[in-house]
Amino acid sequence: MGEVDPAFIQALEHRPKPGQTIEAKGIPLIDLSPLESNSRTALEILATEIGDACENWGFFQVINHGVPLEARQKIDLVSREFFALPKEEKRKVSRDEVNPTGYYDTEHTKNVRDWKEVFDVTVQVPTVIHDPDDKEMKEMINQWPGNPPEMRSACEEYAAEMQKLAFNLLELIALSLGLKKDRLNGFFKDQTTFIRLNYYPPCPIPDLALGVGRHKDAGALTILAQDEVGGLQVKRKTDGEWILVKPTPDAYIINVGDIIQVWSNEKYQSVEHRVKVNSEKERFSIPFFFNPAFYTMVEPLEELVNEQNPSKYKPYSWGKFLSTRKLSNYKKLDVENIQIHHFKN
Ligand SMILES: O=C(O)CCC(=O)C(=O)O
Ligand SMILES: [Fe+2]
Repeated sequence: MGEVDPAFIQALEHRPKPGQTIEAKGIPLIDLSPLESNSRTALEILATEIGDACENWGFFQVINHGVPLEARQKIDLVSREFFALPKEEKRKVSRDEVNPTGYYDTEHTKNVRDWKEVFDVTVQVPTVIHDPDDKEMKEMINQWPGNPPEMRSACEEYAAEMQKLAFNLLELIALSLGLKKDRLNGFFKDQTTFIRLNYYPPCPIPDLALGVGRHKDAGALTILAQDEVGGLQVKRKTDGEWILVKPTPDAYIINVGDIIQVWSNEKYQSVEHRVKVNSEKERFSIPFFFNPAFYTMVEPLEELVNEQNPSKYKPYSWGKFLSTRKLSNYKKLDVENIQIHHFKN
């Protein structure tokens, strides 16, 4: 292990168990083809299926999702080409404290360094983030590398496809909560969504480090494309075991983030997950983090709270949350970064 930076070493209780491969047969696989039909009944059945998956797992996979395979193949290819470049090349588009988009290889999750490199791209141009306690508004501008030249078109095409899928899922989730189909759409008018290209190089200490440490996604909804290598593990709600999400060709993995947990007043919970690394194979994944506008005050939806089920959270500013997180992920801190449980009633 000699040359490995100790910053990567997980505490004993958070290390992946060597050789453990519980596969998630239980993670629901949902066929989205009813979206194409005009049948209300078919849509209602689908919404119920999605609601059950959100409630029982917080994670599911979708097939027949309508995203053309070519869009996925194109972004996958540029991602592989980009990460194969020498570090000096990649660092030309490094993210910094002013602009959090671009390339980065020192992300920490819960203050332990992740065994990965990332490239972040925002979807709305420009994406504005603002902490209401700060005077200035921050505009995030994407940094496009000269190489590969198709990086920009591949990301933009993929973003447009993800957008359609994300709104379809959001509407199904609204229906599943007994709300009007478009109840949540308005929150995404000036969205702070971003796409992340993740690259996990082969790791000489796969039993001590993680590609991404255990965490919950802070946004509303994540749509993840993973390659055939596998490594994503989800903490099963029933018993807390770490379950491997088996790669399924052309499927997307969907998970509920903290914002949906709050909106639904915890009917749907954001579930912990992490990424195991591999000593032989490199792995690529592409999450699309579907996030609302910075000016959203996140709180349980009024339709879902009443005397029997009082609101479990105080309202919090998504812009403030996001600005604080972006800053704390940038550095290793000695304290826990901002979490939704800080807003619990
Ligand atoms: O690479 C993966 O499978 C998941 C990555 C992830 O959880 C994240 O980037 O938030
Ligand atoms: Fe995640």
